Amino acid sequence: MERPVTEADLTFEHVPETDQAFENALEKARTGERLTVDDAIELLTTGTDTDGIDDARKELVLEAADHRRADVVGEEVTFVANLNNNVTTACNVGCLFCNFKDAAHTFERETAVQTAGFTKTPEESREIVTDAVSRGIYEVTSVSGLHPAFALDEEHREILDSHPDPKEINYKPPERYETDPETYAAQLEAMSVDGVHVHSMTPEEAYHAKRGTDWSYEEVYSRLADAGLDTVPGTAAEILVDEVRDVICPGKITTDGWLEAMEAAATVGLGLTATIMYGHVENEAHRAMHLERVRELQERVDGAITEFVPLSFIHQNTPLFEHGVVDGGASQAEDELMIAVSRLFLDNIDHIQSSWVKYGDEAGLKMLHCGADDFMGTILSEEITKRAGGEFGEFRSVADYVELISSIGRVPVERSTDYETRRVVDPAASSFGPELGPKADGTPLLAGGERPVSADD
Ligand SMILES: C[S@@+](CC[C@H](N)C(=O)[O-])C[C@H]1O[C@@H](n2cnc3c(N)ncnc32)[C@H](O)[C@@H]1O
Ligand SMILES: Nc1c(NC[C@H](O)[C@H](O)[C@H](O)CO)[nH]c(=O)[nH]c1=O
Ligand SMILES: N[C@@H](Cc1ccc(O)cc1)C(=O)O
Ligand code: SF4
Repeated sequence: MERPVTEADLTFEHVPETDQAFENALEKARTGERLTVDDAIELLTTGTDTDGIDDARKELVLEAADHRRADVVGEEVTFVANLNNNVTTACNVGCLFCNFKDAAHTFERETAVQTAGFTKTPEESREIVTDAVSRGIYEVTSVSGLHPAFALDEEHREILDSHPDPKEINYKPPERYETDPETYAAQLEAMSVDGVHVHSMTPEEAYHAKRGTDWSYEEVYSRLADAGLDTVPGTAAEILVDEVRDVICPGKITTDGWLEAMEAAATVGLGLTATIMYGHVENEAHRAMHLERVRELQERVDGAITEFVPLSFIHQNTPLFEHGVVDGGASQAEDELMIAVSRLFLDNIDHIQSSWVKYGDEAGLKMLHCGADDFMGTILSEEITKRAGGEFGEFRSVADYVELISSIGRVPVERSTDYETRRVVDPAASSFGPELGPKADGTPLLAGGERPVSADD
């Protein structure tokens, strides 16, 4: 039997070697001079002249990033009152870092196996969003598996139904499945309750929504915008270097494909976020190259990217870990440096998000001293990290946010998705709830003793 590939076997063209000195890179970071990829590598590694992370040097990088954060956005820490409503876990793309997915055949009517996943109809999505909006949320984030029956809209359905080789384009008609997710357009329309902001359709999902057609990403995103899409989550980015994608997500679109989709979304007027999913097989050169690609994209889209979100790889239940390709995720020191160098390198993106889902509360708060200024959202439901083995839950209340953010001497601010609408929360108030939503009246999202919604229930 062949031994599975391990991290030690991987030979990459790009490795963390530079002609730059750590001290020079740090000086540029402090004075605000634009950093190069080599500078970023020096900062992420705390110097390629030594092995491992040097604690004293790390502190200097974190300090420079914390100063930059204070200069750019001040002392406010933002959060959004949102809901995650992921439509389906059915997916055959096979990314090796992902345990959110369930093999699509397990969702079929004629199957002996009972699927461990879920698919929601548009009616079910609407019910879930309606309940959350009535509680006070004003953003719904929806990212899903690439269900083979999904079509963009009715016209796309006709094209898919008459395709000569549906298998080749990853299409099976909805009749084959126990539950019909219908179309992306129907889901977006269903989720557009009372003007809630719909944050959905990653570049990978947009690719799925155009399969079997010659439609451009602009055509796709403009149809999706007509159906109710407001902004696009820049996940599916993973590491924007193809030699890494070839290892962790060979079935996904390429770096160029991802960039093309994001640019098209911005062209039709949609706002964007951007992410990096790090801490698996990649090295610091890849992280630095990723940052450069995002910074260049932000120039091309004229500032449409509102925030950058470093997503630390959750390893426990994933194929990469189970097959011994990696032996864990990023260390806390690597997490801190990833946040700090994102702040220092991305001089054209104002907001850096600390994800409590990935880091937990304690480390998540620490990130707010390393360059981050946003602490994510209330989300009410979480499946991606939970299924990968993450342990930090799926809900934070406005009261949790106020307590956590105040505990480190910063100012809690409720924000809209695009950061344009903001409300400073008074920590002395007697109770806390969202106030920016169409139905938000300041009462808590959940009543005492209530549990957040969960797809497992
Ligand atoms: C699960 S996918 C859902 C949307 C869609 N299927 C796609 O790939 O774009 C959304 C993102 O979750 C993140 N993710 C998945 N598994 C993860 C893990 N084990 N640790 C950290 N992030 C993960 C990845 O960055 C991925 O792009
Ligand atoms: N970092 C994570 C996020 N971030 C997205 C936010 O919740 C929000 O949608 C965005 O800031 C736009 O306002 N969401 C997750 O579900 N998991 C994360 O780890
Ligand atoms: N859903 C992603 C996180 C995410 C979603 C939307 C964003 O805009 C950014 C990040 C995850 O849990 O990994
Ligand atoms: S990351 Fe997205 S595309 Fe990849 S397997 Fe998971 S759900 Fe499917």
